[in-house]
Amino acid sequence: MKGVGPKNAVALSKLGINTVGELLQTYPFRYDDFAVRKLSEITDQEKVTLKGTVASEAVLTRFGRKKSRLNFRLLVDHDVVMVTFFNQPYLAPKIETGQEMVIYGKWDSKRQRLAGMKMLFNAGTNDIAGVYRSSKEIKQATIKKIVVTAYELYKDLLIDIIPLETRTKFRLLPRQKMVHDMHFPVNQTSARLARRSATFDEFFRFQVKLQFIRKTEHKEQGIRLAYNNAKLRSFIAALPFELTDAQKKVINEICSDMHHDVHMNRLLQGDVGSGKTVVAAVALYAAVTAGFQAALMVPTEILAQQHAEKLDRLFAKFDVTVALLTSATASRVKTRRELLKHLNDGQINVVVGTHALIQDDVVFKRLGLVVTDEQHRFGVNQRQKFKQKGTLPDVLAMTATPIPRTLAITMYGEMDISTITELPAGRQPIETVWLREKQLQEALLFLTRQLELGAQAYVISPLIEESEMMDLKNAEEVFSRLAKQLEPRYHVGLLHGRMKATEKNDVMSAFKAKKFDVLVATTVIEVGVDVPNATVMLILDADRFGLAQLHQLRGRVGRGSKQSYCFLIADPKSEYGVSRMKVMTETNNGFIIAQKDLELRGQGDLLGNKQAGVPDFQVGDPVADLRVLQVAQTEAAEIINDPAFMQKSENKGLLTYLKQELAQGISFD
Ligand SMILES: Nc1ncnc2c1ncn2[C@@H]1O[C@H](COP(=O)(O)OP(=O)(O)OP(=O)(O)O)[C@@H](O)[C@H]1O
Repeated sequence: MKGVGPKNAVALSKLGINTVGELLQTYPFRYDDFAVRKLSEITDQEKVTLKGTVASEAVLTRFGRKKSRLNFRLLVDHDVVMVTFFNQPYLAPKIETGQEMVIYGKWDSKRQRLAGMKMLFNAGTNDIAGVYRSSKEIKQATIKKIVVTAYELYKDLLIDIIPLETRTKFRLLPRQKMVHDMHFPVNQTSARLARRSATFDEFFRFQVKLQFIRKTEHKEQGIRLAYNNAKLRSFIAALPFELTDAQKKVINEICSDMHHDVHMNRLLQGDVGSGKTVVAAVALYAAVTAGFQAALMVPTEILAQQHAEKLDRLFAKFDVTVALLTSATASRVKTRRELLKHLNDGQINVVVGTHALIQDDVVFKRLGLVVTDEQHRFGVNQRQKFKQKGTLPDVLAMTATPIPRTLAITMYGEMDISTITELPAGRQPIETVWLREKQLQEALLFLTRQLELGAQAYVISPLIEESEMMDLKNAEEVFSRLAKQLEPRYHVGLLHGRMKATEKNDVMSAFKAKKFDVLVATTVIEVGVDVPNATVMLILDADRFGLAQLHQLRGRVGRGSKQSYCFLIADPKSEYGVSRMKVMTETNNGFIIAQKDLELRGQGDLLGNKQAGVPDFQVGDPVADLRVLQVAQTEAAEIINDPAFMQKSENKGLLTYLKQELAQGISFD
């Protein structure tokens, strides 16, 4: 684009802006209000614009080379106000007694002083001005200039996506006007109206994409997996335990989907330890009995290894070949080549793996089902990948991070939801205790007594998010302190994110085989690890973790019939931290915790926090604007499901939009 050289292009790209379209859709994150205000109506520390006459000479005082202060008096109506500009000495010559000036700054009512931020020589036509996210490489003013040019040059390409009828019904602005007013609103009211439309617009676009994919996938090569019922029954009968009613119910839902020739796209929710893995195993087996291959994708190597071992055991007597494909496998070229060959010729029935599974050279003979663990890490994009490989397998996504039902339905509008609502019988609720740091020894004493009784324990070292190195240092420190205290009587192991995958697996296997009594770990242990003999979980600096994460960590214990304990060691510095500790001690129920999590967290937090498993929006907030999201969903459904959808001329813009998006590969993550 004119006015964007290579340097600016790179800088914009780092801000996630690669096209003119993206630029025009990257709205200001806040607006400065330049409407001239009256002294009588403004409050202390408010950012305001004042207009007055300069009533004294400007006095410039310098402190050292870089710092300075510029003072002068301004007569605003009949009051005299002191104006101070810091570190803008170049403004001094522009200030002349008797001259009229408009100044934007922060008001200090006690001292009757305005800390000047900006001098507005001509008040301009707009009362408010957008502020964009900028960076070291590209300044605010530059971005603004580029946006103005882009709008002028390309505004005619902003075609309406939302059909006129819907726009009229909800009094939404035409797209061009909406984009204009998001960037250059004349006042607060026009900014508010533009935001209202932009929120709807964003949710609507999200929903039409979801629903369009759903509709086409439903129609497209949905596979009918005619599984063998008798075989399935004998597999379930051979399990080492009786399935819970909840497990049976979700298995029925899944099997019924698989049996139909519509495309299955189902989310399986279940609290930590509720037995999702077994349900997955049944589904995988069903696919195999129908003559298809099946894949299980998980987020970490440890989990891949763990699940592969578990499935190997479960399938041992059932003539199912299980293989493991991770980046660790990739390092052994020959093994990998062999493995790919057998995926291709169909000798491997079930493959367990990480992201390595979606690489281009992984080709299946006849893939019928993909099960993913932790839905939010394998989004729609991954599904598209499989589609691009030429097969559209049925998809079952498992998650232990429940989100409230209303939100789940609207966010994953394209998915059906199954929920495991009970834990296996005989589970005792985990006893959770919150202790202050000075009480750490008490917790360790308790832990030691449990070790004496033959139990195993996890100790989670404090999380340092900013620095992996510090994180590791912490874990090592905790490890050596504990080792000193407990060895030689008990053995202590260490597990952290910087270890190689094979090392991690070795440590986990050793812990499972009870070669260690205590495992010191960073949060790599968070999801899915299953060692039923471990009954004590001790989390250091617990207030550094979010609720969902704490619940996941705690879920590593209480996985057998023995009484389990969780110690949260924390001296929280905020009320929010205290509330989190309290929630954890009050309930073991992941659904309640998820609900509390949403209530406690500010809206800003929620979007920043990937844990919540909710896609990111720019303008709208799926929690605060849930109503709008629901309306957008209903409207989108009505439009997309209209049999004449493709033919209607009022849907032209929407169709163009969908074609563009689908051609680019869809991304909502
Ligand atoms: N119906 C059941 N009765 C008894 N034990 C069960 C039952 N179902 C599963 N289990 C056992 O409970 C433990 C937890 O099951 P699983 O690992 O499948 O849970 P999960 O839902 O995947 O948990 P997470 O989300 O924490 O990974 C396992 O040791 C499993 O063998």
